[in-house]
Amino acid sequence: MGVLKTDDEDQRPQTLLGVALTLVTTQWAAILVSFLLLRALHKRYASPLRKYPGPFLASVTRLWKVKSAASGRTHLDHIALHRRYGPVVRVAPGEVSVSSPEAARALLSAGRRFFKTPFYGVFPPPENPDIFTETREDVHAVKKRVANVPYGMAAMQQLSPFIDDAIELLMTKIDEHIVLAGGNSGRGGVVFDLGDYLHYFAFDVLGEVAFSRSFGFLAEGRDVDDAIKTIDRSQMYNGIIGQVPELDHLLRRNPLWQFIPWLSTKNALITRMALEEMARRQPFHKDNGGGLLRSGDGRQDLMASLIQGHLKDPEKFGEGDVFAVAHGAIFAGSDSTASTMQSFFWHILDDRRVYQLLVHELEDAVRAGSIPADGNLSWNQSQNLPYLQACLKEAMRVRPAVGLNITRLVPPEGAELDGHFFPGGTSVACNGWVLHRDRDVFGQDADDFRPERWLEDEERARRMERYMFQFGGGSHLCIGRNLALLEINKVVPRLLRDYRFELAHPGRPLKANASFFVVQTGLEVYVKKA
Ligand code: HEM
Repeated sequence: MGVLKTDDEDQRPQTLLGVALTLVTTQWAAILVSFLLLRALHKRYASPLRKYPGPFLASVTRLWKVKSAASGRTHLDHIALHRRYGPVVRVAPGEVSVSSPEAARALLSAGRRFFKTPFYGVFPPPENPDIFTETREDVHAVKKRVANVPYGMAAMQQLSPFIDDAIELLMTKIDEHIVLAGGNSGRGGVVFDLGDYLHYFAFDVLGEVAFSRSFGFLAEGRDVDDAIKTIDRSQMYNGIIGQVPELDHLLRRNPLWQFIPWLSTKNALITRMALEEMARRQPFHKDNGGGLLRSGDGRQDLMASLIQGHLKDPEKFGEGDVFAVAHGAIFAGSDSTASTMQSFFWHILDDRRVYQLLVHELEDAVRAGSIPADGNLSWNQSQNLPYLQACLKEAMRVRPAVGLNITRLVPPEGAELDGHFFPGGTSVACNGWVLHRDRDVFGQDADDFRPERWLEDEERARRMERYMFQFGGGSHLCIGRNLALLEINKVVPRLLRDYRFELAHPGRPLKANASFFVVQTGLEVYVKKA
């Protein structure tokens, strides 16, 4: 039964607050929608970035970026965006993407004070950032100075034996596979997932280089403990939530997060092994040489070099940094190197003309004695294979391993890039997949994989080299590029010299999912011994 109101109650004059409360309680949905609409319109039209074109959704909310990252197609989205809207595109209310390689060089160059955005802070561990995730530029510079020593090419050459061991294991696995699958018979050999094995190889090399321990992926021929899958899931999270970094506090940095085991990387094989290795080498002390070095043959790994860096200046490079930098190397260096090798193989096998030229270059080099007829090649021997080098550069150009944008913040006073003035605090993004398709720099056929472009004209090749961003640039240039290139330059010619390959599914593109790196699958080949 309803409550009867008296005449007195109906006639009582309402206060302003009362009116407001009644409105909010009865019309809350309409008010919320109006508020969001006004906020969106304000973001779109009151911003100094309003003059830049782009998708409508992107100008009013960061959801467009989230959607693009979640689709795993950011690299392709950005190629399409710039084709449609031109050289500067608004990709979020406070962010533009630039397609000009000249603008990207300025954006990434050291000294221009375009610092990393909070995107990077989402990558774990937030409590002890490594060189990749550290957004405080001064702290980053100190850490990078220490870590630069073990990552230099000279130090990397000393790590060559680790790579050689992993190559031998990879070859053994391919040989076993050929025998198990019925020998060297059949059409072009037996079907083999070369992509998976290159992935295992890249991870195992990093385990050896960083901690003198193999993760065992090659030996077992599988993703042990789903460790690679766990890293890739975590990278997907970083890529998506990194677009709205505040959300990380509600999600992964939320104490409840640890109860969702498949999302936590804390117990993942790679982290477990890194922690064990740290514990085994403690206490860190300069007289504890035996503990720092690999037991037995005395080869010095990355962790040992980082411990030495720590001992020289414990204030600036703490114990936590030793762990963070060695552990971070696995995350930054494995999917990236694997993706680069997969792109290389897919492109050269997709174009039989290119493949035949490569095989002939290697055969000629063996005949001329400039590379050995068996065993591994050295860095220098690989550098003397110009067509191989051109194919590698072309693969890194057309399908660079980083698929998400590299973003930087404009310094508070604002800055000009390629003739555009951006106010302080604007995020400016660039994407290697877009930059490397610039027709002015790379030619009208920039979309095509054509290694010859690197060999036609030395001056043009130098200019193209200047605008390659596969390893980033400036003060954040990839610290692991020497290692990655050494590894690739050793394993790729060895495989090409000792086996013959054919795509198992000609014309079928690789499946590519851009989390931060472009994680690729589907590189199945026929393989037989050369
Ligand atoms: C072919 C393989 C690789 C590619 C294509 C690659 C690509 C890149 C790119 C584009 C960046 C810049 C990212 C940015 O500014 O947002 C970067 C940074 C970085 N890379 Fe690599 N990388 C590779 C291999 C490696 C390896 C093997 C390691 C370690 C062992 C490594 C460790 C790092 C680190 C620590 C950074 C951060 C550098 C800084 O901010 O100062 N990378 N890498």
